[in-house]
Amino acid sequence: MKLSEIISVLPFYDTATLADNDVEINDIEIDSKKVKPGDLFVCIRGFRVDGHDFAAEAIYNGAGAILTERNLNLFVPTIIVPDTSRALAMITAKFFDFPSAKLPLIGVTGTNGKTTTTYLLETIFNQLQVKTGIIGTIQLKVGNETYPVPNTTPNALFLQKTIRKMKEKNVSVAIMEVSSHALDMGRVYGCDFDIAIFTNLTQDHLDYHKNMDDYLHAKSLLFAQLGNTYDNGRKKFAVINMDDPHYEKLKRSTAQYVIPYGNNHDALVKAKNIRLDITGTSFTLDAPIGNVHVNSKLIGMFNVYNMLAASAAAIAAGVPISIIKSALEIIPGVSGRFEPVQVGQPFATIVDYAHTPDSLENVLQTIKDFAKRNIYVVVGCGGDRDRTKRPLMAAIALKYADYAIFTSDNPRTEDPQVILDDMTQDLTDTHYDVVADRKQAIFQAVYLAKEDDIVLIAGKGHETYQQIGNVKYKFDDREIAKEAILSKGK
Ligand SMILES: CC(=O)N[C@H]1[C@@H](OP(=O)(O)OP(=O)(O)OC[C@H]2O[C@@H](n3ccc(=O)[nH]c3=O)[C@H](O)[C@@H]2O)O[C@H](CO)[C@@H](O)[C@@H]1O[C@H](C)C(=O)N[C@@H](C)C(=O)N[C@H](CCC(=O)O)C(=O)O
Ligand SMILES: Nc1ncnc2c1ncn2[C@@H]1O[C@H](COP(=O)(O)OP(=O)(O)OP(=O)(O)O)[C@@H](O)[C@H]1O
Ligand SMILES: N[C@H](CCC[C@H](N)C(=O)O)C(=O)O
Ligand SMILES: [Mg+2]
Repeated sequence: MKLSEIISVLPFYDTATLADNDVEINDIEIDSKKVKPGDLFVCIRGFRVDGHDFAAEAIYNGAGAILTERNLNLFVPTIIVPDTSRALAMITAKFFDFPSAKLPLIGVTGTNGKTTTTYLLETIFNQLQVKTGIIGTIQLKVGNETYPVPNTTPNALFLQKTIRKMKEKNVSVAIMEVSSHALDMGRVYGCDFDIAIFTNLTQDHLDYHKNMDDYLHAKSLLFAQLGNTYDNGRKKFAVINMDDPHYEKLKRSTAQYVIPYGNNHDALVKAKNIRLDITGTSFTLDAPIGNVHVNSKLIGMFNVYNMLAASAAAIAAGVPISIIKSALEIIPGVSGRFEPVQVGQPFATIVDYAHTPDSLENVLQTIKDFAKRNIYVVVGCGGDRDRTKRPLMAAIALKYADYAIFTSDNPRTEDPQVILDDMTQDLTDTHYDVVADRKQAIFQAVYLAKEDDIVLIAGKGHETYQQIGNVKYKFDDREIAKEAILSKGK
């Protein structure tokens, strides 16, 4: 595609050296190291480095043109825009021929429950024999093929390429998690969402967002964007949790039709006759298209909310309620979310991805409701992430558990002991131990557990690594828990 055609979607730009030098562009690239001859290199200001500093390298590697925020006086056609991140989203959408306009796209945002809701939706659409694609924390899925992802919500280039690939592979519905980082950085600007879902908002990411208002504002961008990207004539829906205190603000952020869900009797899609059990959950799904009774294998009230969110979105997409029921009944659970580790031991062991104060509280509350005896929790907090959640998570662990073992969860570039000190600094309760080595911590919890006790290993869920410094070491809570249980049995 000609450079002039690619940039035709940018309303204002300065063609520093374009003049008559319109060139053919083979691909778009944001990493100078990956540039191939004839690519358009887009300079992105990052958190570690500034892509503008790599423009010369990109040209050395063959870049045919560059998109920048300032004139770099390099001898290739140069387009100058005020914000290259936003421009990247627009030009990649154009370059890949607006893939999201051609494919129904569902976006899920909120602090907790995004991944779970996307997998519920996948199961619902698959019950209808509709091929789905998923972009999110665990992986990228195109039908049954899976690929690793760099982020929960990847950068605009990866995203547009991926949606295009989904379209080419006959995916009929794309479902993606939309993180607040992505919304704030404009990674999804250029995506035409048909349905936007909000799960909930509680504390997280205050290392990135200035305060909770800022965090909420980032989330609200998904709803502000709904229906504003392209006019393709499709109806748009905002599916919003009515029981969340931020409901009104989010509702006001969109001009599209709102489907409120929750326990509130004014909700359009709600759950009645809820029964929560350690083996599953049952409720009546009450919706404008009918009522059905659902017996789900998912555990905990928070999962009722996730099921309502997915059901409301599916209803908006025209899925019959009988299909929704059978999907909710069939799904065994989501990898690393309240996942039992059972190798014949007389106590329960659960691996869960709770890594925020609210999710930890939800999971522990759920466990407490069913616990016959002691609860042991193994939990840590991520390095280079929100420090203010650390003491809150430790206090929540001790509020519900009989004994906590605080440990490491991806310390990244921080000293693990500093993170543990942040967690434990305000504790007056002494029913805990600090064991920085996560494997040892899991072994200790498993060794302490007796018949009918419950061991919760929180924070890493599906993750298969422990990041220390900049190195990711192989580590899987589920494998380590199994190893600990088997070694105890000997
Ligand atoms: C803070 C943050 O979000 N950083 C993201 C950002 O990286 P960065 O700013 O460090 O990039 P950088 O390394 O400084 O590079 C800047 C630019 O220079 C370019 N460059 C760099 C080096 C070079 O030699 N040549 C070159 O051209 C890079 O390709 C890039 O375009 O851009 C990268 C590429 O898109 C992202 O992968 C990276 O996410 C990092 C890995 C991350 O951990 N992000 C987290 C905070 C995040 O986004 N999390 C949310 C999930 C939250 C949740 O679900 O709870 C998510 O959506 O994943
Ligand atoms: N609706 C919910 N409300 C509160 N907590 C939840 C909810 N759903 C799941 N959880 C808890 O949060 C954890 C993470 O769930 P999930 O992976 O679905 O969320 P997420 O929003 O995708 O998280 P992330 O931001 O890390 O991608 C679960 O393991 C569970 O402990
Ligand atoms: N999407 C979240 C995941 C956190 C998972 C937890 N294990 C950690 O490393 O803190 C983040 O990037 O903040
Ligand atoms: Mg997720």
